[in-house]
Amino acid sequence: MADVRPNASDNGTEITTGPISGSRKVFRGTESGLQVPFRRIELTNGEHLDVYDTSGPYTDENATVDVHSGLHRMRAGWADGREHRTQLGWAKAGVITREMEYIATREGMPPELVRDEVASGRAVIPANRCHPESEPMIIGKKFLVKVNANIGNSAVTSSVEEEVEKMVWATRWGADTVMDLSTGKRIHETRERILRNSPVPIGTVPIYQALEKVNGDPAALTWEVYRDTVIEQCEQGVDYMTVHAGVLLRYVPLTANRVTGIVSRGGSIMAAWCLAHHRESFLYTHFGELCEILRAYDVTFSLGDGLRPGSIADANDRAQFAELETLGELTHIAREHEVQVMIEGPGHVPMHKIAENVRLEEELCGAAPFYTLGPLTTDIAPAYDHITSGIGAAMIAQAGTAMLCYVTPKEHLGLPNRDDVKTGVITYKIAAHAADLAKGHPRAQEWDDALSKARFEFRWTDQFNLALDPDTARAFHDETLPAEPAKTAHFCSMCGPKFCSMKITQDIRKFAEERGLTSVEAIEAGMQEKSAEFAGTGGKVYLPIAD
Ligand SMILES: C[C@H]1O[C@@H](n2cnc3c(N)ncnc32)[C@H](O)[C@@H]1O
Ligand SMILES: Cc1ncc(COP(=O)(O)O)c(N)n1
Ligand code: MET
Ligand code: SF4
Ligand SMILES: [Zn+2]
Repeated sequence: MADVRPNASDNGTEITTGPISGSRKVFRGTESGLQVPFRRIELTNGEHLDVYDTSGPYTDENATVDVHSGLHRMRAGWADGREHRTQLGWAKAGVITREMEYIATREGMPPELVRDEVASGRAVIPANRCHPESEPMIIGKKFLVKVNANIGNSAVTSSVEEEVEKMVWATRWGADTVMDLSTGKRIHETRERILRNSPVPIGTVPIYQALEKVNGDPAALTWEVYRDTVIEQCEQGVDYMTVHAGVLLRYVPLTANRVTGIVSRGGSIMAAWCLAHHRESFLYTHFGELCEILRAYDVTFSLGDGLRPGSIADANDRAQFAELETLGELTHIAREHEVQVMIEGPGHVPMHKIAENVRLEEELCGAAPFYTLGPLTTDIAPAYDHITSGIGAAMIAQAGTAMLCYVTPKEHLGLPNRDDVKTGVITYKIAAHAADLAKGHPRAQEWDDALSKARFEFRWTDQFNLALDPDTARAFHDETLPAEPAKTAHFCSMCGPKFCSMKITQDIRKFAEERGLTSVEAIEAGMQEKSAEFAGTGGKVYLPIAD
């Protein structure tokens, strides 16, 4: 088993490094020689499986990581000698950028398809040129479904070091992007440490820090404070920003009779500002200027759903869909500025109302990638909302959502810790992969088939190592059968040796093979044997018990 080497930081919080059990990092070269990482799972039968790898150098045995100096600035210089343009701008000009080339290898798709999806706005590549540490990735419905993990401190709890470790931990288990939603102390410094050490794109909600700058009073916010905060974050390297520009003054009354009102933080802040001044949102009135700022850095818009439903009762109501219409209008404005856009979605939605969300989003927002929070499919299970929302996430991803924002077991109850982050990420990797399978992604099933085969052949170590969470899979097995010989045993403690159905199946196949029969013939041969036996006993169904 691979060792996990803790890398101590200032205050003793450890940064997790070392390969995931049973795998190692390998690189595949692109046409122009870019090195794209994969996680290679080595199997005991001599085969191996390479899977998508979000974890950066932290899982590379041959890399040294120092959280004080930050990650290697891989993309520094990639845009040298070129005029500043966004990925959307290049794609529309017919140019395949290095980011697109890298992504094509990463996704196993043709570079021209990557370019075309970006050009049409159906996919985005969040890659601020001030975040050269990040490994290029794409968000779009034709590609693998992605997962975002939310982290960040609050006024109540957490430190910079803990948040950096949450980022490393989330990407270790497969988070494709991370949002720093800090609202507590040292917001700038926390984000700086996360950015310099993150191999994945980082998203933020700038209005949170702007509110902090005006001491938490929404009415005191101004366009100028907001604009300067956005520029500060662009300079730091934030790759995508949630902007709740669809919360219009006239939509606020539509939430009056809701069961849970406005549950979006950004949405509630903007609604409070609009009402306090009885003016249209400055995010809406200054949207063009905002586009110009984001364009200069190639920061992607994540148009926020400030009026998303926060309960089953409020799903798909007028407030929610009125805002979505405005997000559609803003999408087209951003695209005219060649700024990339994705659209944030709900929230809390019962299963029968999920598909309508995707249909409307695609229709109103020019098929911009949809990025949804779950949705939670019922409100009755606080402490299990990774599951209530994992169900909705799988469904909405199958319907075409490109990125799923995880929900952890702590949702509605408190700030998630490191363990909650892992539970949230693994839950959402399941939803995302289940959707990849359902959508017929050409290579998704390889992984399932490799695991199924290992399971049927009782290659226990391979079954663990192929798992999304190898450590937990192994620990669960070993709880009852820890001895080494059990790693090749033809049963586990669920059914035991005599009732293991897969073992019995293998016996059937062996029986057939020994007689040179196909399985169906074997069953018939077996039945004939049995019926001869039956006839031999005088055709009685119940036999007298011998004494
Ligand atoms: C919009 C989503 O963001 C989550 N959220 C808000 N702040 C944080 C944080 N600091 N850490 C993790 N998740 C957060 C909410 O719980 C909601 O699910
Ligand atoms: C998918 C997703 N992630 C994050 C947020 C921001 O949070 P909030 O809207 O509460 O400010 C959001 N609206 N949607
Ligand atoms: N649970 C809320 C939602 O559904 C978010 C709470 S923290 C802003 O969006
Ligand atoms: S999660 Fe907690 S702090 Fe956030 S909106 Fe809900 S009750 Fe308020
Ligand atoms: Zn909620």
